[in-house]
Amino acid sequence: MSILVINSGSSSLKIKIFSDIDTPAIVHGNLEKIGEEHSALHCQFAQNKIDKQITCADHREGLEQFFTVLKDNNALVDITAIGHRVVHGGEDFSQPVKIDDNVIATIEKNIPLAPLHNPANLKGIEATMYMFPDVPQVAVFDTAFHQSVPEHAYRYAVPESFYKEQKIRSYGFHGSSHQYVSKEAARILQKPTEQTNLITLHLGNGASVAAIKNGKSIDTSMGMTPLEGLIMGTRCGDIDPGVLLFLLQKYSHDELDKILNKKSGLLGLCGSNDMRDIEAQNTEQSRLTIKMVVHRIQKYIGSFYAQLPELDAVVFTAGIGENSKLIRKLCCENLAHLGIELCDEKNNNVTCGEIQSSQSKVKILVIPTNEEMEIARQTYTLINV
Ligand SMILES: Nc1ncnc2c1ncn2[C@@H]1O[C@H](COP(=O)(O)OP(=O)(O)O)[C@@H](O)[C@H]1O
Ligand SMILES: CC(=O)OP(=O)(O)O
Ligand SMILES: [Mg+2]
Repeated sequence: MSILVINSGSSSLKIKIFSDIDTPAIVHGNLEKIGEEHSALHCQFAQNKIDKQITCADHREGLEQFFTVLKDNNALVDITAIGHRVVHGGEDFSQPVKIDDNVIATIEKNIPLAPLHNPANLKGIEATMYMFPDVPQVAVFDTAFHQSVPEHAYRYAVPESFYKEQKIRSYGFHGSSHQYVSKEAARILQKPTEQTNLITLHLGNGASVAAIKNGKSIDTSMGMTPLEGLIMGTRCGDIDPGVLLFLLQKYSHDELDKILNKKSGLLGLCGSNDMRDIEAQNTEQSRLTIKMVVHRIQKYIGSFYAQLPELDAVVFTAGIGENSKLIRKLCCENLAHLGIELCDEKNNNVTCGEIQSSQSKVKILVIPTNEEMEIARQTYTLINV
């Protein structure tokens, strides 16, 4: 058995090949900073490692270069199934599905809801359909894990017909990541997943928080689109809708879309969408930006804590959550009255596991996400290879 998984994020492309659904990938590759002047491609094979700077304007070019490297290393032989991350499934998909023409058309229909993601996901699907016409392909949706969110949490207070006729509601994203780290957290805490209560912080270029009650998502910070919630690499997150009405007097719909999705967030405030750069800047503006980012995260921690009967752990994951000691420290600062207390030494040294102090009531965990393994598991279950 050999499952190829393709995960197109807003700024990155991750490819893994699994020979078993519960053991680490035998090939893993990551292409970062797509669309910037230099993109970094890393690929790890059993006997060989490739790290190189490339230029690639978009996800299609990125995929082409990736596949060349994989072919050159004989990694694309005997692929039995392919799993694709697809960001927006709307109300059309609450489970993984085998990809056919109808599924592709529905993913296309949902492009306006995830303009940074669904087109890139479709590029991946098109490329592998062409290369592997006889291999079964599965779409695993970011939105699926949040289908357990109750209606009072996913509805917006707009006229009823907007929901009934246009399905205007919150969907939530990063589902495979929140699901994967929830299961890992339960394993670390030695509790059954269905008895575990968590706040999972997926802090990557796109970022979202989820409240997990008894292993199920009951609320999440992203909404109808991946624009709501936290301050992100290039997205503004929560904003008074009145600001948009005000700006629409000056900017067209398309201009405003670009401003809020691609030119805001860390990039809009500090000129880079990469938290590493913001931390290194160490200017008044970068310090303000970090305070804004952390303030927003803490707002969600408080709000989601209030919805849980008790809290077993706060989980940090994705690019920033896994790597930024500073952001983890600041996010946990002044939360001792909520029973959340970080241990500085563990925070500085642990790359996977517990980082709370001995008196903290709530556990604090760093768990590297593995959306691809979750996608491989769901692909395997559906195809039963
Ligand atoms: N060492 C680090 N310190 C701070 N931030 C980091 C570090 N490494 C990665 N990041 C952040 O993680 C982001 C990428 O996260 P990732 O989850 O891979 O993104 P994507 O949303 O594209 O899947 C980068 O843009 C950067 O902001
Ligand atoms: C939904 C989303 O924001 O995904 P990513 O973080 O991969 O851009
Ligand atoms: Mg991602």
